Amino acid sequence: MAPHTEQLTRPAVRIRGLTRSFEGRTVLDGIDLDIPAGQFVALLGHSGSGKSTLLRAVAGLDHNVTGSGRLTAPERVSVVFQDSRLLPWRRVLDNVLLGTGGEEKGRAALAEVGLKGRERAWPGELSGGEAQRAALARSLVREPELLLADEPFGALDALTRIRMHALLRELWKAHQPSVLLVTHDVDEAIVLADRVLMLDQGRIGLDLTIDRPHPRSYRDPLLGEYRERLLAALGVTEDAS
Ligand SMILES: Nc1ncnc2c1ncn2[C@@H]1O[C@H](COP(=O)(O)OP(=O)(O)OP(=O)(O)O)[C@@H](O)[C@H]1O
Repeated sequence: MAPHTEQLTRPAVRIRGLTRSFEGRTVLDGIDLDIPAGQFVALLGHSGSGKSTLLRAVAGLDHNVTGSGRLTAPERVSVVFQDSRLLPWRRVLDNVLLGTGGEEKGRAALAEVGLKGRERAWPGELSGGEAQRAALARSLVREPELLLADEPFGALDALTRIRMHALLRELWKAHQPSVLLVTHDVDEAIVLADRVLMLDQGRIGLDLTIDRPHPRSYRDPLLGEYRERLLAALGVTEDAS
């Protein structure tokens, strides 16, 4: 078996019967999900459908919640959010290195995300896109087996977002973590992910494999078929007239 195929047979995330409720309202209603090691998964769903709740559960960030179920995740997990969460009083390289050693690794990670030369900048001197690049470098330096990303490009302009898509895919190819990317954006999901999940009424309503080679173009007509299926599942119908 080729090493990559072998890697894909070992689940990195295993979720069984996961439930979460807030104030008596069930948000996750018995989720079962396996994410194989190295798989790039996007999670779509209406606002309030529970995407972040699921991500927080996998990240182990949901202390004191009401819920049940079994969940296993790798030891090395990195999380990236919509805002970079860089500490403003530390320079970019120090932010990347927080809690880890190895300055060389930090410099290499910054070079990988296109921020070579900005090591001594303050976070306040970075653009939104640069700050997200720094956040990705900070996540990479920990060599995560699983990267959890909650709308990481949601606050960026369209062009920067497209550049960040290419960067994230390159980083995934180089490091091969499993990825769970929460997004509102159907196009982002189908261009980046190899599998797209739709959260609906507390469950995985749709589990779609996107069987197209990378790099993908937004204009690929075959991606259009996936787009329509996902938009229909979200209840969005396109008026052709
Ligand atoms: N800590 C909390 N306390 C109370 N309610 C919560 C809490 N966390 C989430 N919820 C509720 O659970 C539901 C799901 O929230 P969640 O943030 O997971 O949805 P989402 O799909 O990520 O939404 P969005 O796309 O708008 O970010 C929402 O109704 C939210 O108000």
